[in-house]
Amino acid sequence: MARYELVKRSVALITLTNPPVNALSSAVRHAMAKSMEQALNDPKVTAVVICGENGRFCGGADIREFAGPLRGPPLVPLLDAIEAGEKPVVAAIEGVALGGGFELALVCHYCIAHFKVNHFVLKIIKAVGMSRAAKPLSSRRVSMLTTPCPPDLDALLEVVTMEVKKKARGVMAPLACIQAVRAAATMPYSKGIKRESELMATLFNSGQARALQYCFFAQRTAGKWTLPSGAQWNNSKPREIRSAAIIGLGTMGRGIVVSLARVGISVIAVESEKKLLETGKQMVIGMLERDAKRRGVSASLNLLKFTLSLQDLKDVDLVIEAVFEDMALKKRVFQELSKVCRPATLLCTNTSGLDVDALAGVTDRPHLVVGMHFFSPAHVMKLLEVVCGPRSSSETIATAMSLGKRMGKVSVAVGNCPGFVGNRMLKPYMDQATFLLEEGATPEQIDKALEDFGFAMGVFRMSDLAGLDVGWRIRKESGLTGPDVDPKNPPRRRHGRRYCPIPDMVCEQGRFGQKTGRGWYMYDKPGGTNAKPDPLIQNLLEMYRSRYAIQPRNISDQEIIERCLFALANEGFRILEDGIAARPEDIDVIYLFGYGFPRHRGGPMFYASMVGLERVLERLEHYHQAHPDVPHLEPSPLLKKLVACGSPSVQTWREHIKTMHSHL
Ligand SMILES: CCCCCCCCCCCCC/C=C/C(=O)SCCNC(=O)CCNC(=O)[C@H](O)C(C)(C)COP(=O)(O)OP(=O)(O)OC[C@H]1O[C@@H](n2cnc3c(N)ncnc32)[C@H](O)[C@@H]1OP(=O)(O)O
Repeated sequence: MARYELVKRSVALITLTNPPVNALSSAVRHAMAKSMEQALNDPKVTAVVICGENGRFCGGADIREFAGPLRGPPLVPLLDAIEAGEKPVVAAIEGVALGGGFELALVCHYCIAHFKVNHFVLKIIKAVGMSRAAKPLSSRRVSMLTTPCPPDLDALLEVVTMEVKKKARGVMAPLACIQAVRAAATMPYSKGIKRESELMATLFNSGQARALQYCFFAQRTAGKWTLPSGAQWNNSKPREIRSAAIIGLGTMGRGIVVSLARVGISVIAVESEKKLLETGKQMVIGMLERDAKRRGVSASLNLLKFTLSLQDLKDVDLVIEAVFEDMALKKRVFQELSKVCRPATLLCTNTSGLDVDALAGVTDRPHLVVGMHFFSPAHVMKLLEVVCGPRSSSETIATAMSLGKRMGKVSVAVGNCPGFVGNRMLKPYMDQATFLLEEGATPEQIDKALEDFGFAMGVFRMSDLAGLDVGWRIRKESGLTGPDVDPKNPPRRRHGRRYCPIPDMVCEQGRFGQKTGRGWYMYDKPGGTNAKPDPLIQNLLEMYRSRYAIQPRNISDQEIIERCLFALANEGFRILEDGIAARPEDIDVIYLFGYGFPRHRGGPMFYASMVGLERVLERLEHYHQAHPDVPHLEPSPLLKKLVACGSPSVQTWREHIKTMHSHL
């Protein structure tokens, strides 16, 4: 946990040895305390060097230990002892020094960054010896330093506080940091540290801390996919991908090209018409150049090729189809790819919800077909849903997951069903929002409740940004609205269920969101982003309610949150039952990285567990009783089962899921 060596008979070298990141676990703290004591008591030792094994100084406190009671020696007295010691201590920092690891570096009397210790220890000793001769150790103790306090500190912190409140709505830690900075600037060291400890204790015991710790591990768990066959992340070898092709240079295709090229993969981009190809090409080049400028590297334009011919794809390792969301069109593309590409080429689809297996079925290689569902804009959004069809091979899945990781994405393996995980859950969430409109709420009230909860954007502002016409087209194609609807069908029901036609009415007025300057809100101009409540929407809602004799009622923020988020989580439980997601962590990661779910709430499934599953069940039963024609409000069997089992912690739900036909 910490190795102690005497170098050149006078320098104690203490190496943290707690792979993978040398976190300060109780065992490490214990070993460090012992080593420091040994070094300070050994008269031969004139200086101490602390470093970390395997190129990493220290990743901070061991987050895994936060869940239980504090064991082993506490960190702060250990740090105090290092700082107050009479022998110079050097932090030789390689790689990361985070959290408690950074504090450890700060209390050392000297810090040397980017050093391979084992190689440079003599130089360090020499440097320390020289500094020591020049300066007494007391001047090297951070606690003795005075912190400059700007005269306008209050005004400065006020501005920062406002900014933080806007950017990190409802998040406690950044505000506590500001208070800690104030303490550092205005109090003597001992009082400032005490204040910081108080702030830390408040945060440490908060639900937000638990949620953030959960998110950290959930993100890392999500990459560890498994299949019912026993194939999994650590026994399936991915193929190396050197070249790829993207079909379709719309918004999604362009983002995917950029994501691939900037990690060094050669990309052939295909469009069906010259004009579209030229426009796409210019956009991609512009995006890559801006991206490279921001990162201070040269744009990898030499990796790109643009073509109108699928024949050019015959030698690529992998193809990602990103054409219009139309099954017939996609099938034609996949049939064509089967003929053109060499037999070993992987064929991937960026569909956001269509049947991946149906596409696999039209190819000559269903085992090499997999969904790679990127989120828009694909070069910015971190989430990638890897959709495993029933015939996708483990090598194919491993390759898609590993390619996602290489592109800097958080990849989550999901099963094949309409909408997969993310978009399938979105439907009940958005349905509740529109039902609440019918019942008396306004778009701005619903959005404010969701934004106060922590979402960067409420559901209506988000829909305006994404464009309302996409959903409208899908509803028309599936016969929910438009000329195909039987005129005898009651206007607010479809297939025996409640249906809200307000989104269709908004689209019928040509209001498609930001791009048309009008949607659920009004904007200064087409493409504008400043959303203002629109009296026309208010009129539309009033007319609608009077047409259907709906008596509007006051709806509380609590009801908005409960109906939208409990319906969302309820669908998550069904997804777990259906074996479309392997674990609640996967669902939460999808919502954190793909849908802006506030991180300090942990994700929809973790949030449900924090609220209490019993309470979620009780509220869903209540709302379902009030709205029996909304099946999404009917509590899922898994939720009921978990409550019956005493509401176990989210990390153990998997043990309670007995899925006959798991996709994962
Ligand atoms: C008055 C007080 C009252 C309360 C008293 C409580 C006392 C508790 C102790 C007091 C602590 C004092 C204050 C200090 C606080 C902290 O230090 S909090 C922790 C701060 N550190 C971090 O947040 C770092 C988190 N880690 C990372 O950002 C990254 O992991 C990395 C270090 C940059 C490495 O990244 P990468 O190379 O991409 O690898 P990963 O895949 O992310 O990680 C590899 C595996 O390592 C595990 N891991 C990483 N960091 C930690 C950690 N700090 N603790 C435990 N485990 C860690 C990670 O889960 C991966 O594991 P596997 O998935 O199993 O491989």
